[in-house]
Amino acid sequence: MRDFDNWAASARNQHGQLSGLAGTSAAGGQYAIQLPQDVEPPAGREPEAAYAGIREPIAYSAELTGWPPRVLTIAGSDSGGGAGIQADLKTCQELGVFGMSAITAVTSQNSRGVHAVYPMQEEAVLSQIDAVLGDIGAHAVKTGMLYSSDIVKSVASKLDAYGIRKLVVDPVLVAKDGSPLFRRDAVNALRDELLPRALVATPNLPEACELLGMEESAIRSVSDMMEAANMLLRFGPKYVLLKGGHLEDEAFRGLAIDVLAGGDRLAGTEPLTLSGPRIATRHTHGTGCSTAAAIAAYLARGFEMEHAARAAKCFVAAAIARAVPLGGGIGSLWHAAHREPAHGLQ
Ligand SMILES: Nc1ncnc2c1ncn2[C@@H]1O[C@H](COP(=O)(O)OP(=O)(O)OP(=O)(O)O)[C@@H](O)[C@H]1O
Ligand SMILES: Cc1ncc(CO)c(N)n1
Repeated sequence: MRDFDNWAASARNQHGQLSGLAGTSAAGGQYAIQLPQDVEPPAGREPEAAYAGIREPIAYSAELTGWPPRVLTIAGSDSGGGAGIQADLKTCQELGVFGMSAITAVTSQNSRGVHAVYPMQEEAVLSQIDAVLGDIGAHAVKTGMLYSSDIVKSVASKLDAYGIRKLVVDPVLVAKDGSPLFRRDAVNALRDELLPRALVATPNLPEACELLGMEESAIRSVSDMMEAANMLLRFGPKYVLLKGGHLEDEAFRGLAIDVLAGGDRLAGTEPLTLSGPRIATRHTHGTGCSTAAAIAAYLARGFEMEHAARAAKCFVAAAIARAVPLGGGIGSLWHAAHREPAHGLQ
């Protein structure tokens, strides 16, 4: 449990007391989870100014004011309610952020898999973005399932037009059951058009391999993850959060490890590992979408990247621990779990 101890210690140093909960992980080790509400706003801010970071408008809108923080998610709809737009909006609401959406595709999906994908016309996607950013404005934007290279390219230039700086790109390619959520031509467009504009890209391991042109299971260890995260930085995002939900590294059994690379503070240093207990459940539908949405929500509230990534991991860990086993396949996260005094982890 050495790595998790480091994580817990660093969380303690950064935020003071770790007043979350303690328990025993799937591998039998001791752990504590830090509750998201224990996360303080960045140092130097008064308690009532927890949202201070959003006072400077970062997306063009004549009417953009500071409160409430707003996030636009540009993603696919999941009829089953666990991933995509539905996960993003639930996450935003739970984290005190006003969520808005531009739907790129409607999927007929449930816990067992994806039955059908109905992509929206490019024009319809752009019109939703214009409606939101031209009037309400957003402090951060998150992209998820964009489906085709046409949608990727036109979304990228639309975000340029609005001067979006806090852009979280979740390069969604496949659903948990392996069903494709993209047309093959979208991969190059994601890499060449969207990643260079991202403040942070949040691929999972198969998505990282696809973007890097590597064979699907090429990333097998935490050191492979570090190398891959650094390689992904070359495509232009300021940060890469490589999510390790799919990692099968015997040396880190019992832990769920992500790697954060990039940014000024991390430049020239090894990427950071963010690790927590691996919760023994198969009900993890929507973990990736919820992680990226939580990062966008915390960024909209003015958190720095490392702080946002750590807080998002805590929020998602609680939601996994209380996942709802609905349907006959892979159940979904319970986004309200972070409000409960104990997340069912004990
Ligand atoms: N069983 C688990 N226990 C604890 N944390 C987990 C578990 N599975 C995934 N995570 C964490 O959840 C976050 C999302 O990672 P993951 O790699 O599962 O994303 P994803 O594959 O994109 O998810 P999805 O495709 O379902 O949206 C990461 O922070 C990861 O470490
Ligand atoms: C719509 C949608 N977006 C993303 C994912 C990835 O989990 C999914 N399953 N469905």
